[in-house]
Amino acid sequence: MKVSIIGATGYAGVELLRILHNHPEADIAYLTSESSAGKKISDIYEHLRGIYDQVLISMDNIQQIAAESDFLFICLPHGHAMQVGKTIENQNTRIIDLGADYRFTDTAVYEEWYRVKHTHKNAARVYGLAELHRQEIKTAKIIGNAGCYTTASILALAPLVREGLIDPSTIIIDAKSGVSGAGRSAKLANHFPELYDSFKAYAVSSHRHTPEIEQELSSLAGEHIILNFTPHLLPMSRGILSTCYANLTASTAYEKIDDAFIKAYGSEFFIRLLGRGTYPATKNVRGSNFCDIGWHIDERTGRVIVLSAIDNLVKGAAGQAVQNFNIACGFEENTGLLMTPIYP
Ligand SMILES: NC(=O)C1=CN([C@@H]2O[C@H](COP(=O)(O)OP(=O)(O)OC[C@H]3O[C@@H](n4cnc5c(N)ncnc54)[C@H](OP(=O)(O)O)[C@@H]3O)[C@@H](O)[C@H]2O)C=CC1
Ligand SMILES: CC(=O)N[C@@H](CCC(=O)OP(=O)(O)O)C(=O)O
Repeated sequence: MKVSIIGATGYAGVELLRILHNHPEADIAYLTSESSAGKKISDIYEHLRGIYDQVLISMDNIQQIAAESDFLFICLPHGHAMQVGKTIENQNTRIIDLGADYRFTDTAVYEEWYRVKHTHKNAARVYGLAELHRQEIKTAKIIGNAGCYTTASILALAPLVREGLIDPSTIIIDAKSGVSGAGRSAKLANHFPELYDSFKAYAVSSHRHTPEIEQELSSLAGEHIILNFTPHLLPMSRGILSTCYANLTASTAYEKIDDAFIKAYGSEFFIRLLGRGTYPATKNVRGSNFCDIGWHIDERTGRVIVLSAIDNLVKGAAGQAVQNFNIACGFEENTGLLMTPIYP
């Protein structure tokens, strides 16, 4: 398959390059950058010297790039992918967008939370979380790859919501991310003295991943769910830990919780169930496409606490995109994704 990475100079794009380089079925056609067109990718990321010295091009001629690619992986800030999608809508090239433009079934929700007008409203698309939407991903032309916090949080809660084991109106998600989640461009909050040796919440009750989690859990519950989601910035480069709380419904026997996770994920390659009383750590998934999930039932409060860990750049972005690519092409789902976590 010929694939091009649109926005190859960002953290998500360069992680995709790392994975696709080892993918036996993918050949890189083009890598794009607007600010560094004409330079080699290895001029920007020196660790790639001698491995990947391909010259970056602008996406000015996106139709030509698409004509020579079976898939475009779009790694641009939100608002751009829908313009690309619209421009090439009459071409056969399939799109995997790592941003948010194609994640929402109701584009009015996107417009409300992202404060951007949606310019490709009628495009058929699927939410790119393989463990929930594998069937539709197989044939979709446009895949809206799931977000990073959302992947960790939805995977943690989906089995319990689907089986009606928790009261969805009581869900609280407390999530923490490494700073690569904010992308490569300089921002004051990510400046070393601001970040190092400190820990803080941001976008409390207003983070744009809230409606994405609500969308997917609502569809499983068959009712509209609203929930609390609070993200935090951690002084580390990669990793997300999501701690999710909810009240058990009155009749829930504790074994049903264990059974729900096994039923949902027992045969999922990329989900490692740690079980009751064992808790995930970002270090155990770093650099890999795994999502580790552990849980605890608090008999005193009648609540379940589910914890999940992913690498935001892999299962939260580039690895998930390649997992979706594999499904869309009919390859083994873990092709190119068999890397072990980097420890320590
Ligand atoms: N970082 C993460 O953990 C995750 C990121 N994502 C999503 O992936 C996408 C990329 O994120 P990330 O790699 O972190 O971001 P970065 O800021 O690291 O990279 C952004 C990329 O977009 C390009 N770009 C920026 N502005 C424009 C523009 N106006 N027109 C065209 N290209 C532009 C940059 O290219 P250049 O400057 O070279 O022109 C660069 O290649 C985003 O939508 C993000 O939400 C999703 C999940 C996780
Ligand atoms: C730490 C940090 O800043 N994280 C980003 C979310 C990561 C991201 O890129 O968002 P998507 O997964 O939706 O693409 C944020 O809070 O905006």
